Amino acid sequence: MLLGCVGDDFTGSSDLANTLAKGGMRVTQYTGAPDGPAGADVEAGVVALKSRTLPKDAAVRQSLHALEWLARQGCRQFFFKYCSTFDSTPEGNIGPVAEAMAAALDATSVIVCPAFPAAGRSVYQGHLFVGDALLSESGMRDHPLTPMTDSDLRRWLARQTALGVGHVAAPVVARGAAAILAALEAEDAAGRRLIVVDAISDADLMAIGAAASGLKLVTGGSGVALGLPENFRRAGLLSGAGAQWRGVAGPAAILSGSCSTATRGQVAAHRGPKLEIRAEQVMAGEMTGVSIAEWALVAKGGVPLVYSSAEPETVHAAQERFGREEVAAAIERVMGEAAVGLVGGGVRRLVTAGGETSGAVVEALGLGALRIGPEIDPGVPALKAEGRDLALALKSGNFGGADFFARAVEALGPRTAPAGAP
Ligand SMILES: Nc1ncnc2c1ncn2[C@@H]1O[C@H](COP(=O)(O)OP(=O)(O)OP(=O)(O)O)[C@@H](O)[C@H]1O
Ligand SMILES: O=C(O)[C@@H](O)C(=O)CO
Repeated sequence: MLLGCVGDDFTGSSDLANTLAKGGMRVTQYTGAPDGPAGADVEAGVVALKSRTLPKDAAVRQSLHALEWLARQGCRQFFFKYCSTFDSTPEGNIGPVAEAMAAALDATSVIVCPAFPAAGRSVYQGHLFVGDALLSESGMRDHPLTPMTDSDLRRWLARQTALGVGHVAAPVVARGAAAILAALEAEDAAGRRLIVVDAISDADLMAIGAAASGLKLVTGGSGVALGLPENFRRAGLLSGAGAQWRGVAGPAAILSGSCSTATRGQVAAHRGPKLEIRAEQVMAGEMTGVSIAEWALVAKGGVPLVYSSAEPETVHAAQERFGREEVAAAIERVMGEAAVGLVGGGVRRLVTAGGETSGAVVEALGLGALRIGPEIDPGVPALKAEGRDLALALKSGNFGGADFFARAVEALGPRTAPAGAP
């Protein structure tokens, strides 16, 4: 393994895995650090954690455990993947985890770059934009768990870490890899180890990737990984053999616990049977994983969609009444149980929306390694669970076009196996 990645959620991990696979690396995504060694053909390993909203000590502990496993697989470089909208609270977990990983690796000049222009996220003057809006004026200000109320990444990160926070500005990035590396080293030498780097285009990200070729640790969204496969290719380290991927035939279902703007649009656009699960019903035990799976397994007229996705006012009201963590955990548990019921009932193609939701589902299903397949929409690949007859798409909250669900279901495989198929 050449590149070892730790992702702070499951959809984000598959977003990164997708970028690396498109860059020509053989990539596997793991649910937490495995007990045994990785397959010999894996060139990039992404250990997916559900650590984005954990208490920071637990997030650091899990991330270091994953890092140790990746180091044992022989990785030469390491990547900490967080959200392109920098999802975190003033306490963490991006700063504390980046700081701990840098210390463990003795890494200097640590890039901090959530930019993902293909999904509308850019970093300019140290500020994060979503489309043409500042992060704090985008839908992210209403996120159920990590409301983002400050767009200045330097200021937000400085609240989370004792390390100095630096900045490499757009004009330097435009001058290319050598200028970027020199600026990173100058920032580190001045005591600013975590360095926010501006990026507004894929060309910027490619240059930053080239500058990072000798750095031990890179942190960011999937965008800043765009240029990394090329470094390994140039060094003659990639096999060049694309990974084999095959979908799975069988019934499909969709579970959506994301309340992000894009997901709510996709829920509205879905043509097929829909079941809304409301927070009060879950908290009262009236809606359970079993009852949801029973509904979906007999639903007629298309692919069933189960969703708790709701408008910010509805989410706030539920949080006031039941507590933010409590209601989130209860909905995630029900989604996980529903997934177990659905797969037990024959579902073979499963689409989930939301990082926390996807983590709950993948953990409840006990899935180990996921093979990366073709891209469905920017940042969302088709996945196949190794050793299981199950294909998945784990969609980040704000990713995907309005008709994402229909196209995802199709990308995972056919409703029935073609005649003569094994
Ligand atoms: N109706 C609701 N009321 C309160 N909380 C909800 C409701 N529906 C979902 N949630 C919780 O909100 C959280 C949504 O986070 P999740 O990571 O799944 O989606 P997201 O943040 O949109 O996706 P991503 O992290 O990929 O951007 C989950 O913990 C979920 O359980
Ligand atoms: O970077 C992103 O936006 C996504 O991969 C993600 O992490 C959302 O959970």
